[in-house]
Amino acid sequence: MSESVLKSLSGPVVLLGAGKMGGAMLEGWLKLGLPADKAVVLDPNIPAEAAAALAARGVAVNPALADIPAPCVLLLAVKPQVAPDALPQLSPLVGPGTLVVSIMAGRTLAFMSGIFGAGAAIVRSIPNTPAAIGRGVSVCVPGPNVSSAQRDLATALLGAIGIVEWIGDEGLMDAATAVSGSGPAYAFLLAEVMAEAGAAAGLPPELAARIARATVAGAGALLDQSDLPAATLRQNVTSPGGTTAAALGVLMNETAGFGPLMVEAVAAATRRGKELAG
Ligand SMILES: NC(=O)C1=CN([C@@H]2O[C@H](COP(=O)(O)OP(=O)(O)OC[C@H]3O[C@@H](n4cnc5c(N)ncnc54)[C@H](OP(=O)(O)O)[C@@H]3O)[C@@H](O)[C@H]2O)C=CC1
Ligand SMILES: O=C(O)[C@@H]1CCC=N1
Repeated sequence: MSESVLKSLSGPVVLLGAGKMGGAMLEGWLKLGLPADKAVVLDPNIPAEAAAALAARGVAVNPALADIPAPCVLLLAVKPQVAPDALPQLSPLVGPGTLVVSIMAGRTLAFMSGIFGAGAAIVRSIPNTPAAIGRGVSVCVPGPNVSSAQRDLATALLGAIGIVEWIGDEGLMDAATAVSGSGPAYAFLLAEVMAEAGAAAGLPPELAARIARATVAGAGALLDQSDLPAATLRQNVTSPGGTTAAALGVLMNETAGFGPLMVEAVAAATRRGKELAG
């Protein structure tokens, strides 16, 4: 489904902001068959080398706005803080056939329809960086003017980089951002602190880093491939009276363990999302 939708778009997909997320998404679309001449990148700060590489593949990089045909999709992938300056100039591009997809943390549907008009079809979504290897998670909420064909289109675009979850309540987006949008950072931090703890326990630091990284990656792959709940996979490691039980006694402490700490971390990220709403 994704491939045929991406190959038969009537107008271009315009990407505003070709950074880490926007760039990963563009690669996913091109891989899945979006014709390069249907992709337009707008990013005044794109490094010259990256711009040349995209142009060589047929992607239009920073054309004059007046030269861009009516877009099928306008993907907003700039930082939320630059949105008030960067978005209004794009308003003339947004016509009745344009789906606006935002991946900006915090920025609300109301903020975007304030710029693109109350009739604009807008999807607010939050992807994550495993998108770079096609293993992203995107949580999306549709605005009121999004047709079912446009919802399919958004599913195809975001499905090109991983799984897509739709929600109906925009009020949940900041919490979703705190879990799946920011979540990869928590997993990477786990690899970092396990390596540091291994070094503190006497392992050569480079060996500690290697085995910590491979362990987090392997556990993630097992979680992915197994049908068992995470709790069962954890229990399968935990021999009664053994080493894991000793560690989990610390990590699962009811007041100072991972659980309450993660609740605090997700609450902090959720609060920040609300602040970024502007
Ligand atoms: N990184 C992540 O894990 C996730 C990010 N997001 C969201 O994605 C968006 C982008 O994040 P991320 O990719 O990490 O950030 P990046 O900074 O990597 O990407 C943003 C890009 O936009 C460029 N830019 C700055 N100003 C403009 C402008 N006026 N017009 C066009 N492009 C401009 C930036 O250039 P320069 O850097 O030189 O300023 C940069 O290349 C954010 O809104 C973020 O909330 C959502 C989910 C996950
Ligand atoms: O840190 C951020 O604000 C963005 C949104 C989710 C992941 N990165």
